[in-house]
Amino acid sequence: MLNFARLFAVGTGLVSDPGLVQSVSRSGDRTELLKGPLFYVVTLVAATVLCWRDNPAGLIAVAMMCGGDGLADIVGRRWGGAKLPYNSSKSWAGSVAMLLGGWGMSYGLITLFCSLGFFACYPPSAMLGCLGAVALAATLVESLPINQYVDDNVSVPGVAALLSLLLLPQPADMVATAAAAAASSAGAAGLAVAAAAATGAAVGLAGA
Ligand SMILES: C/C(=C\COP(=O)(O)O)CCC[C@H](C)CCC[C@H](C)CCCC(C)C
Ligand SMILES: Nc1ccn([C@@H]2O[C@H](COP(=O)(O)OP(=O)(O)O)[C@@H](O)[C@H]2O)c(=O)n1
Repeated sequence: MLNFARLFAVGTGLVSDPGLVQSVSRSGDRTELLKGPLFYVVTLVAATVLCWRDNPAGLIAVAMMCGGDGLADIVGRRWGGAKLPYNSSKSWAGSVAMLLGGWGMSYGLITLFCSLGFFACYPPSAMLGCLGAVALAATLVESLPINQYVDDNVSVPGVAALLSLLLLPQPADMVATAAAAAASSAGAAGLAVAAAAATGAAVGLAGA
């Protein structure tokens, strides 16, 4: 909440903090703090307040935004020569990084929180498949040229959280057999879809 207040105060000009503007914005324009960075912090606060460590949807949303979108930016800027056919400002490399980074970070966070006993543990293979499907959906949303309408620090975690609530059995009504069955079927489908996407991305990279 403090970061929200800080970004809002500096972004609106209520407070002057050239160092913060320089460190957080790309353009050096203070109003940029009211876009991506502010939405980034709002998402972190929302995930914490709404999900805390009880519902994996919050963790997955944060993982897709920080581990996925964040890695896409780094990798895409450096190795993003092969652009996406439907969005020339995004690249295959950035999207593959987003898929793998979001998938890996969400799996790691869920495994950690499960081992700490914060919520029930899902069958690993089923969870990997479900998270793969969520990461793929988040990657597709991130790749779309819609940033002028909705910031990807809202669209990416929003889609990830929504899909997580649909695919992952909720801790409150976790019934082992039903959950395992639901998760494994979704997991298998998710793995297949994610593998197809990774193959497509590799073909795209090879073709470039
Ligand atoms: C620069 C930031 C976002 C850029 O957005 P985009 O337009 O490039 O997509 C983030 C701004 C960060 C903020 C000033 C401070 C946030 C600190 C945070 C509470 C620390 C925990 C983060 C962790 C990864 C959960
Ligand atoms: N899928 C992606 C995402 C980002 N990128 C690169 O990263 C830069 C920043 O991406 P972005 O505009 O989505 O930045 P954020 O607001 O998500 O941080 C883009 O201009 C691309 O150079 C990419 O190549 N492929």
